[in-house]
Amino acid sequence: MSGSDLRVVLVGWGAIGARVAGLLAARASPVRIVAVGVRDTGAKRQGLPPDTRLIAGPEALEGIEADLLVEAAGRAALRPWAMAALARGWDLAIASTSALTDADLLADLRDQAKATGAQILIPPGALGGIDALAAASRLNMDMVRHEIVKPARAWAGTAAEEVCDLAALTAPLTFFEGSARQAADRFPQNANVAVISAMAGIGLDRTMVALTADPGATMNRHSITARGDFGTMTITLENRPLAGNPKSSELTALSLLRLIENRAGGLVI
Ligand SMILES: NC(=O)C1=CN([C@@H]2O[C@H](COP(=O)(O)OP(=O)(O)OC[C@H]3O[C@@H](n4cnc5c(N)ncnc54)[C@H](OP(=O)(O)O)[C@@H]3O)[C@@H](O)[C@H]2O)C=CC1
Ligand SMILES: O=C([O-])CC(=O)C(=O)O
Repeated sequence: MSGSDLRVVLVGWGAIGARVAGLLAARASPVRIVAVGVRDTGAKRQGLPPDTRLIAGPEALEGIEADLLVEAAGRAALRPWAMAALARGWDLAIASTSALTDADLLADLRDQAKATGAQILIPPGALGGIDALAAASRLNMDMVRHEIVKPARAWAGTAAEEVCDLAALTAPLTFFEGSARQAADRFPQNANVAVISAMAGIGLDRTMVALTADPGATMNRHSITARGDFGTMTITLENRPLAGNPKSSELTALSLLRLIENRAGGLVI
């Protein structure tokens, strides 16, 4: 560790947060996790970096100095932590992008960032090809369709259970088709990515999303198809689910790791 390390506050010590911190430590990245935000500081947390402060809410950021706050906690956690970080001029990276279907929240975050000069960063998360989609959307685009296929167990505890018996599925079932806004609002633990593809492309209401539970799948699959004046694109990823949460893909943690390391080093790739 050195005085020039990037100082990061990590909010959420779940599957993604703990994985990001573990990879940063294993790779000896020039990053210092100065605090970890959780809901309950009394609960036992394994693998915390040795010099980290465990804090229960944004009020406890008082006196902490950081460059970047990384949110990997949940939709409800975004507003309070994000506003506190941006108000301090810290950059903000968001994993729980489903929260951004709330136009008031997005406007508040942008206003706060503008006031202090901080940046709001939305990493591709479990997706790829977002650079191409975002570039393509500078010209007219006719359509973007995002298909998400996950093992049946990844939809447990979600609104998918209202429309099908996940345990009894013998073949893939597409249980939802609608806009990215509807997908992210109804499935905030599984369709944060719908907001990412929508924000990069043609927006929350024009981006079409299909959600499928596949009893034979072992990976989380994302397929994005887009057509516009730029041409066409199709990208498909088969993401390994994280051990700690089958709803979330390993690539999401790797995407946050990339963002953090890019800001910590001189080279951005
Ligand atoms: N952008 C993307 O591509 C993707 C985004 N995600 C999203 O990333 C987020 C993290 O995912 P994942 O790690 O898998 O989820 P987990 O459920 O494994 O972990 C979430 C953690 O956040 C903590 N938490 C919840 N609310 C708060 C709060 N208000 N303040 C501080 N900590 C809080 C929980 O703490 P506690 O111990 O108290 O329960 C838990 O440890 C989720 O919103 C998920 O939907 C997931 C996959 C892809
Ligand atoms: O990790 C993934 O594959 C996608 C995901 O859970 C989300 O967007 O919420």
